[in-house]
Amino acid sequence: MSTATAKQQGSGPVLDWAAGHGPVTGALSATTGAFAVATTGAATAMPPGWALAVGAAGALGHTIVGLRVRNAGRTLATRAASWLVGAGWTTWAMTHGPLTWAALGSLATIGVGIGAAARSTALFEEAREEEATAAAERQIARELSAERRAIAAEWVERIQRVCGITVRVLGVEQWPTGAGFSIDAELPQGGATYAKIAAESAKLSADARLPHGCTATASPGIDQGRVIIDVTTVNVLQEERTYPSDYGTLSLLTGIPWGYRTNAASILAYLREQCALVVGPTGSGKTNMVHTILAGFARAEDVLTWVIDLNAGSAGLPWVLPALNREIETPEGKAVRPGIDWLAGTYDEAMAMLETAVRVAKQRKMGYQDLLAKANTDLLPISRKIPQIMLVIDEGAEILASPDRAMRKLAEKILEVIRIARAMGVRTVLTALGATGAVLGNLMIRREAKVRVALTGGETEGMDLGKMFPGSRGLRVDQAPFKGAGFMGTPESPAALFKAWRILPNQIREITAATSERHPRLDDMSAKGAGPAYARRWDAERTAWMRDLTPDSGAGIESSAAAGSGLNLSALRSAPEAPSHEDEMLRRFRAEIDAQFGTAPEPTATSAEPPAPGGLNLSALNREQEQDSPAQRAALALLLASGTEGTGASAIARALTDEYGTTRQTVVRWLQEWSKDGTAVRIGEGTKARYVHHDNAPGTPPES
Ligand SMILES: Nc1ncnc2c1ncn2[C@@H]1O[C@H](COP(=O)(O)OP(=O)(O)OP(=O)(O)O)[C@@H](O)[C@H]1O
Repeated sequence: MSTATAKQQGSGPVLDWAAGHGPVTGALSATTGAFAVATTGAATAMPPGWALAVGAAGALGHTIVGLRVRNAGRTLATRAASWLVGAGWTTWAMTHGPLTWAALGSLATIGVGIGAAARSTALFEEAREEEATAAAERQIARELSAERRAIAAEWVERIQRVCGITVRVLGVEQWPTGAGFSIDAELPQGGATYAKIAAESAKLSADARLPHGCTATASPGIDQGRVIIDVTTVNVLQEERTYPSDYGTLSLLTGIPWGYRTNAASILAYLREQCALVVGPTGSGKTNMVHTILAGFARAEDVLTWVIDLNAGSAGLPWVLPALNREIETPEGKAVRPGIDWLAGTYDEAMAMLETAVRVAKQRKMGYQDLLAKANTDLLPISRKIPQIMLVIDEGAEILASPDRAMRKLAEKILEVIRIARAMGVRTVLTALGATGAVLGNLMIRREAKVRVALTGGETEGMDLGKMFPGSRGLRVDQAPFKGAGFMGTPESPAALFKAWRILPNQIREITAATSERHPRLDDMSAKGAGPAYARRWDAERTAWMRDLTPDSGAGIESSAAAGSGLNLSALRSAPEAPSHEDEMLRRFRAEIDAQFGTAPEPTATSAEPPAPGGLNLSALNREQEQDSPAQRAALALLLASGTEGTGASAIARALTDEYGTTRQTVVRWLQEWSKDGTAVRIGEGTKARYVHHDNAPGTPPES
């Protein structure tokens, strides 16, 4: 409200100048306001001079409000005039009495006159405002293009001075993120290449006085005579960005996002033919990066991820345990598949996995001859039906460099996979603590692993970016002094700054759940080659090591986060004599995998088993574990109690299922085992077959 209004409030009718008036209500406001003053004035015998004063105040009030809202000058004049006309009427009406027809009629006339004036003014104002907006836009465009022109001129001069090349700028595009701009320029004739500018990236950045973490990176333009120079002016690498919450389906063929560039755009890794090498010293955010990579693979519908981590499997465990422990399930309450397809945390398991990978590659090579011929390609067409196997080997580079004899064997296998399996859809992602000569000196790695990441996290030791990204001079470790940040280069995208998204345990669980149905199955042809080593990968004895972990070392993620978000490994440490939830989980998990792949012949593991209501089902556990189990002891007690009559698997299972969740198949297996070791004796045949405890046996020799 204006000062004029405030003044009026104390002494007379409230006139609201600030209220939004259209052409009609504006006139009404003026006329009714005037009428009100006239009637009030007459009733209170106000001297006519007051009305003139009110009119003047009204005019002044509107002018002030108008100025504040930047009305066109002409509108201001109309509004002020209407108040002055109204004031004139008020003066006349007060002297003659406002409630005469003449007075009212003349007031109406004035009102209509004001209304008409206001309407035409509104039209004019509208047009004028439109014109003003357009002019402002033109002005912004002019300023923008002036800014672009200034950028172009500045960079032509800079590139000339720093690189000795005179380019012609064809376009400057400001990024919508506001983090920088791209210059599209033509290289001069005479053999200049984009690489010459790319090599001077650091010098250009320094010359442009870019903030730390900002770069000027040159990449190939639309043809070889053009160059694109991306200049970042805001450091987005400094901030922590969490893994995008859209867990939509990805394909290996269209690229897997591994992080984002300085312009906040995602960077994709194309791994159909390439292997990858991720180097990051301790504390640089390497573990987090591995999880980001595993997240991308989990989201892909044509990738099966096999993880080797000899450091207690920590890289893969967060992708397995929540599923194994049944911490997460599908909305229908079904078990979810783990986010990775196989996890090797021991030397033997790693060896088995690598040998399997080699066998799969060989089997595919033989078995898919027809398919390759039909598709007229020597590259196996990877799809959901024939998935690619991505072997992620944490600290795999250290295995390659190890002088240890056993490790050398593993290293040979890793190199064999890399060497033979490209066409057949098995690729590797190796991580390394440092870009050692032993790794980058290896021809196979140099040739096959061109998707490269160097996480610097401010670490300068052992970071030879020149070796990691040959041909990309000018990359400096101190450009990315943030955890999870570093450089990434692929055959499609030259080495430049990037940052991995931060991924937390809750997101790993979310992704595991969201992608459970999406994971492909190993095609039959490959499964044939993979054999039992693959089919039995979730067997109790082979996953036993997962149960010997401590909560802190197991998760591979900060323990606080693990504790807070329920990555509870403590259950896994419970002694075999107190089998608990995880045993059941392991069983179901195994059953699920078996059901899906149909690869485990054991009669005990089937998907038909109903979920145990909080009880215990030991069917898939190995014998040592089962031996002391309360369920099995209870079964034995029932057998003994059945005397010479004996009992059957169904009866025992019925008695146990409520308390322990034990299924008939499990009891069948126990009975078979007890028959073998003489604890029980089978009597009768077919449907009459029963078992008696050997203490009650009628002298029949034990059956096998
Ligand atoms: N992309 C990222 N964005 C932000 N912060 C990150 C990122 N990656 C890692 N960090 C931070 O750095 C810390 C260490 O990360 P991480 O455990 O992945 O490192 P590391 O290199 O594997 O170290 P270590 O070998 O000691 O486990 C994390 O706890 C987190 O706080």
